[in-house]
Amino acid sequence: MKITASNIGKRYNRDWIFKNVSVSVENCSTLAITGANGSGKSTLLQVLSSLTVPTVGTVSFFSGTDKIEDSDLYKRISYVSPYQEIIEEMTLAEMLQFHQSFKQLSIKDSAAFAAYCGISKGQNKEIRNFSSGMKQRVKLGLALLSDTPLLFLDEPTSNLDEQGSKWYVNEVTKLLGKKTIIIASNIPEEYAFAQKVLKISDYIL
Ligand SMILES: Nc1ncnc2c1ncn2[C@@H]1O[C@H](COP(=O)(O)OP(=O)(O)OP(=O)(O)O)[C@@H](O)[C@H]1O
Repeated sequence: MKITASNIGKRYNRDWIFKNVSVSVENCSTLAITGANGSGKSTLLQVLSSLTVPTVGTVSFFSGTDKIEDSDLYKRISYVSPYQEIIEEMTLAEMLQFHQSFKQLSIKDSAAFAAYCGISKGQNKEIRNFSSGMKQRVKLGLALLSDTPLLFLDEPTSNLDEQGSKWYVNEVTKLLGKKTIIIASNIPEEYAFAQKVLKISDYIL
């Protein structure tokens, strides 16, 4: 899928976070949004995924030449961010079953999913008892393995150790050219493979 943003800007109260962003993310390409803490990366990611509306400008989504309406978008999007909640009362098996009532996963079995994410030890606990790194691996696993053409990643290696960060790079690299991917990050290793880099500082007035 292709994403086109035309002259978008976002203001909270009186403060413009960014202005005049026009960017096109081609089908199955990868864009990185970079910038310092508080510069507006997450906000731009939210706007480009239609999670948040822009104050000005428009964001459009296309599958081939067909424009996709907002009401049809949720099933085409996977989104991972540090502020995203997962349902802590569920076990991993329950979580996978619940997730698949919305989106299909290429690995359905919970033991195989846990092995994929590198969390085989402790997989039968409730998610609330997972460590922060285990939770992040579950969030990433759900997004990377879902049958969605759009993948949005906000600080994808948050809470991951070195091995986890390598796992993320390895797995996301396998999806290059297969999904449209946007990554908000200020860690070069998280987005080194992106074809296009948007520096948010170029759009702050
Ligand atoms: N709902 C909101 N209401 C008011 N201000 C907000 C809101 N959401 C974000 N902001 C402000 O927008 C600015 C950009 O925040 P954002 O989270 O997009 O930055 P970021 O570049 O992702 O930062 P970090 O690298 O620290 O995660 C910050 O000044 C933040 O306080």
